[in-house]
Amino acid sequence: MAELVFFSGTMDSGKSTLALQTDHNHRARGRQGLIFTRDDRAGVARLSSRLGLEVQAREVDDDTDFWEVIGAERRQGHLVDYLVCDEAQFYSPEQVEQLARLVDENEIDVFAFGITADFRTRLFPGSARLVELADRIEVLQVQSLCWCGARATHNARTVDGVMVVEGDQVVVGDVAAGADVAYEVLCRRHHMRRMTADAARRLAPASDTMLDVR
Ligand SMILES: Nc1ncnc2c1ncn2[C@@H]1O[C@H](COP(=O)(O)OP(=O)(O)O)[C@@H](O)[C@H]1O
Ligand SMILES: Cc1cn([C@H]2C[C@H](O)[C@@H](COP(=O)(O)O)O2)c(=O)[nH]c1=O
Repeated sequence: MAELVFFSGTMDSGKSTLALQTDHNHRARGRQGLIFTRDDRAGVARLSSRLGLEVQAREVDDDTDFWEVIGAERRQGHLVDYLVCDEAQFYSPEQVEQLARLVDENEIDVFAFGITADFRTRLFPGSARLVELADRIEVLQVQSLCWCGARATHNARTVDGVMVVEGDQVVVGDVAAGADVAYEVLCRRHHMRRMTADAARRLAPASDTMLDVR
């Protein structure tokens, strides 16, 4: 039976890498799939992993109707066994419902990858619908880590190096420091305290005193 699976993790936890591996493994067994993404950091219609792999994908936008897109493929005689859907947090709830319908009515496996919550710890609408509808939710096994060494569970946004908790929900960006708007993964404790690595360093500059600010 086909499934809707939501692979969820913080930023930088290996979701896009797993998306590429999933596509590779299914394709290697002769299954026909389509790759979708939305607003990947690498640009329009790209699916990119920080491990260096990048492939062409179909860009999802507000007007994308998965039911229509896959229907058109099938009418042209193309088999569609599965969909790989990256950056699924940016999909609309209606688009997630279309994906669920493709699973149930067309027996197409849908593998969706995305972060659940934004920098304010609020669910993205698309992720909320995935949590509500998925047959399975898989948490990635590779742990992304907070600067304190604990498992990172939350995504922080920094503007000019300072953690913010207000702003637009969607701002495409990376975890690399230095950009005007950047992201950092943190454990809940340090997200709640707004304690990024940089803030901790400023509080306790010597590394042997890091324990004091944990
Ligand atoms: N130079 C590197 N060597 C080994 N692993 C790396 C390297 N750079 C990134 N990674 C791995 O890639 C992961 C990020 O993968 P990616 O698929 O881009 O994440 P996501 O899609 O969840 O944001 C990191 O958690 C890390 O495990
Ligand atoms: C937390 C958060 C993230 N984003 C953006 C930043 C990135 O472009 C993507 C996540 O990509 P990744 O492959 O999981 O690293 O989402 C955002 O727009 N708003 C946020 O609150």
